[in-house]
Amino acid sequence: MSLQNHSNTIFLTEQESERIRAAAKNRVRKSSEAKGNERVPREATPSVKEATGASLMHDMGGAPDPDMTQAQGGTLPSLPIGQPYPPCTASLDDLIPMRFSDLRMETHHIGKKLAIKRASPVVGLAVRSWCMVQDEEGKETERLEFGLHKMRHGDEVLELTKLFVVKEPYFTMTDDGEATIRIDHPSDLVSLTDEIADSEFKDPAAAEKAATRCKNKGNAALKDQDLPEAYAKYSEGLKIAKLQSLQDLAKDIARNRAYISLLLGQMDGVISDAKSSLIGKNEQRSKDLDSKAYFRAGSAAYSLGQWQEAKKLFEEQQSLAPDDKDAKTYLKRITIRMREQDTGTHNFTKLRVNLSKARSRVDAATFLGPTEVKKSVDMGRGLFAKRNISAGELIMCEKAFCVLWGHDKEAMTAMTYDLRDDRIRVSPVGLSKAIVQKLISNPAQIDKVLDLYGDYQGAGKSLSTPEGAVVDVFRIHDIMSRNAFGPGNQFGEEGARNASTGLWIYAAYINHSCLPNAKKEYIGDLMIVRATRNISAGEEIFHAYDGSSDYDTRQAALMTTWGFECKCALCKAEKKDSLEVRRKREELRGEADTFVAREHWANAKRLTIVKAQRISKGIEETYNADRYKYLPKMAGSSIQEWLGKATSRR
Ligand SMILES: C[S@@+](CC[C@H](N)C(=O)[O-])C[C@H]1O[C@@H](n2cnc3c(N)ncnc32)[C@H](O)[C@@H]1O
Repeated sequence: MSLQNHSNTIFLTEQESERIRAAAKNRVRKSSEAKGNERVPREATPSVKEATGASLMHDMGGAPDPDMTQAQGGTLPSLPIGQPYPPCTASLDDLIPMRFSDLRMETHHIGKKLAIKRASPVVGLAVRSWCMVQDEEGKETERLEFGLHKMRHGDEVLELTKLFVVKEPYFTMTDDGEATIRIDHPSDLVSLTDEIADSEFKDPAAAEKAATRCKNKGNAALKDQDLPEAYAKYSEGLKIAKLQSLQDLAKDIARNRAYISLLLGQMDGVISDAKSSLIGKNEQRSKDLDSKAYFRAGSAAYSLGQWQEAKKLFEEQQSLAPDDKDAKTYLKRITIRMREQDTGTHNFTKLRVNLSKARSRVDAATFLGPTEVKKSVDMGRGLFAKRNISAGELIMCEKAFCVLWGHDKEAMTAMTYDLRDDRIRVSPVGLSKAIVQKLISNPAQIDKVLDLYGDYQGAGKSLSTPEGAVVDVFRIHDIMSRNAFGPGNQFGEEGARNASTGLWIYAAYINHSCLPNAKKEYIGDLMIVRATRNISAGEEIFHAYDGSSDYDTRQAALMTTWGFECKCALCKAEKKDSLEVRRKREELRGEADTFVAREHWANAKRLTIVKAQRISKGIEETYNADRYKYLPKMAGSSIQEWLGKATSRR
């Protein structure tokens, strides 16, 4: 991804880069040497004590995080990547139980499951958490590490004091050579409900009691603002109520769970729960409850940008509660959103004025404009104009699927070392984590994201199990790397370690050109793409991923971040320039930029103008007249502009 704010550059010293590379390669070598070895049993007491001590130290801020690296620009985590493995796609029931003693080093135990319970506090580091876990009887102890991501409801997975099952456990090593069970995909860790005995599922009267108990516990958890717990309790209750066809109770619980899902941002779940809670009777109580359900479902559809669906749901709500002012307001907003979606007639000025750090996500619709995604020559897919577009015209605008501002606490930049191409990159891993979280919460969105380009293809399709949606975190990381953009430092606070980043799914199909015909700008989380010159019907739309005027800097950025060598006309011409010419041009460009920053054109004396003309001429001479006949001479643009203003004033 490219960040807008280039002053946020982070550098690692050569030594630090080497240390990161060596640690990752060493771990890979040691773990592959140990592949297949039997697990060495751990002593429970010292292991648990060690984890408890580490957790205490960490909470007091006294323990160094082994993943942190010192970079020029700040301290930030480093993270090895590039050894992807697929998430488990088998259902829990189809997996065969295994014991701790069956674990083999550097092995994915395909087709197996391991029941665990947490035996120590969690040490929550920047890019991973770890703790000690035991088998159900507490006889065996092992280390368990959870990488970067969280569970379905956004809770720190290991903080829960429940029983878990690890699906197809991966037993490997830490950088220090310590054995550990490692979980990367959130769906590979399933939390078990341990409260309900089998008999309670089978006997109708007992089931009703158990489901009501769960509902009450859910209500109590909601009162305490413990949303994940409330969700879990309602889910348990709902499962029992449905199994025993306790319809009224199931509807009650589903309605309550829809509310929790709304608060948790699980919009798909809100709509399905709210719809399944509908009673549909003509009495007032039924109408009141159904109007509540329609309102919840309508709000969720609105936040997903499903305007037609939202309209339908709020109209149903209005037929049951015609005086509800909030629903009327929603319906008015939906009318505006639908118009924006169809015509692109957004009030950008108003959106900009209403923007603030607290309201950084704008209330606006995505407008796809006169564009379509088609196959592009040598660049995969690209975005194309369906009709002629005039210079300055709005091509499209899109609300971010997911955005993290520098001020969001989840914003996190890490140095990733990719074992596949031996490159160290600055990567907004916080965004990858947020995308995974959003997809787990809203599985209907998974396919759209998986359609985007990424190096690692995984299973190549979306996956799910009876326990819920499956999101391959390695795939999302690679998709994020090749498709995310930086909306710039709109609200301050952005620094090297917390760059603002986001994913705009439709705009992600736009390819790069150093001679673009479109440019992007942002209002909050709305990306706006405008034509910078006339574009003909059928022409591909391009924007510049990297705007560096220096050929080498630009090519290096495009290769490191986006994985391609640009072969546009400008790059082809510049590639033919000798290194000496390119260096001379850069030197003069630097001189021009310093000159422009120092001398204001409005006060320019004749001698100053002569100096500017001399620099401009020097730059001009570095360009071969034939090769650059129809190409912009980018290095001279700032001094040319300065000269234009200064001479027109005289
Ligand atoms: C944001 S995606 C653009 C859409 C992508 N072409 C697709 O098929 O989904 C970025 C990726 O597109 C490809 N790409 C974009 N511009 C390119 C260019 N000028 N030359 C070669 N590949 C390009 C690269 O693989 C890059 O990592």
